[in-house]
Amino acid sequence: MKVLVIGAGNMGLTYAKGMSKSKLLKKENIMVLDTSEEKLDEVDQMSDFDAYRNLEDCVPQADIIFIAVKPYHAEDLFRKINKLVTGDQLLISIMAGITIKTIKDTTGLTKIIRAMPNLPAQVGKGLTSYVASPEVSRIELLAIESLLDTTGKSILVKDENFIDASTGISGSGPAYVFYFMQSMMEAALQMGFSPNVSKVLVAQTFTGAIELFNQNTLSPNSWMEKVASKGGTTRAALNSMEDNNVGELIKEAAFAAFDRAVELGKEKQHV
Ligand SMILES: NC(=O)C1=CN([C@@H]2O[C@H](COP(=O)(O)OP(=O)(O)OC[C@H]3O[C@@H](n4cnc5c(N)ncnc54)[C@H](OP(=O)(O)O)[C@@H]3O)[C@@H](O)[C@H]2O)C=CC1
Ligand SMILES: O=C(O)[C@@H]1CCC=N1
Repeated sequence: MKVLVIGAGNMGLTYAKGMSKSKLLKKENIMVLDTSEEKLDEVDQMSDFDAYRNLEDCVPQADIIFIAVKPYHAEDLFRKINKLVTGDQLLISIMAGITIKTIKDTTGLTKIIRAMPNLPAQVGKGLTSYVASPEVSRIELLAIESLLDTTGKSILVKDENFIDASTGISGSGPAYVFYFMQSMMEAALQMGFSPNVSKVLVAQTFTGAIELFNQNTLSPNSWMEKVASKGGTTRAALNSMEDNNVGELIKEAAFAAFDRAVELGKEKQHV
C-alpha cells in the first residue's frame, strides 16, 4: 500500500511521520508532495520520505491520497488531481469544511474519508474524528482507522455534521486551551513571576488537572468543587468567571468554529 500526503505542513508532515513510525507502512511507501520549496527542503533533509513536486509523478502510484492543504487550495488541487486519478484510489481529506460531495464532484473519486484531526497529533496525542462515503469497504475502513490511530485516538462519527461539530470542539479546541494558558501566564507575569516560572506554574497546573480528570470518573464540575473551599480563593475566581459569563462565552466560541466549518463547506470558491 502506497500513501501520498499532499501538503507537508503542520498536519500533513505529522501524519507522514506518524504513519512511518508506526511500522504500518515502510518509509518507501510514503510519498510527500508540497508546492513550497521550503517545505520540500525540510522533507528532503529529514530523508524519511520521498519528496515530490509534481502531481503527475506521484498521484498515479498512490493507493491512498491524503489531502492536508488549506481549504482555499482545494479547488485548484482537485481540478489537477481529477485528470490523474484512477477510480479505485481512496482519498482522505482533513480540510475543515470541505464536504464529501464536493470532493467526489471535483476529483471524480468515490472512496472518500473526511477526517478532522487536531494539533496534538504532533505528539501522538491527537484526536481524529472521521466519516466515510458508502463506497469505502469495511476492510478499507479498518485500514484507515489504523493509519489515523498512528497520531493518537480516532472516532468514527455518524455523519458529516459531526465532523463540522468536532471541528468546533477538538479540531480548533487546542487553541482554546492555549488561549486560557496565555491569560493565566499573563496574570502570573503581572503578579511578578518571571516568564520561566510563569510557564512552569501554568503548564504543570494544566498537566496535573488533565491527569486527574483522565484517571477518574468525576466531571469537571465535581473536580472544581474539590478545589474550591467554602469562602476561599477558588470560589472567588469561579464567581468572577460566572459573573463574567465565561462559560457561555466559551460555548459561543466553540459554536463559532462549528458554524465557520459549515460555512467553509458552502463557499463557492471550493466547488
Ligand atoms: N493546523 C491544525 O491544527 C489543523 C488543521 N486542519 C486542516 O489541515 C489542513 C492543513 O492545515 P495545516 O497543516 O495547518 O496547514 P499548513 O499551511 O501548515 O500546510 C499546508 C501545506 O500545503 C502546501 N500547499 C498549498 N497548496 C498546495 C498544493 N496545491 N499542493 C501541495 N501542497 C500545497 C502549503 O504550501 P504554502 O505554505 O506555500 O501555501 C503548506 O506547505 C487545513 O485544511 C486545515 O483545515 C485540521 C485540523 C487541525
Ligand atoms: O483553523 C482551522 O480552520 C483549522 C481546522 C481546525 C484547526 N485548524
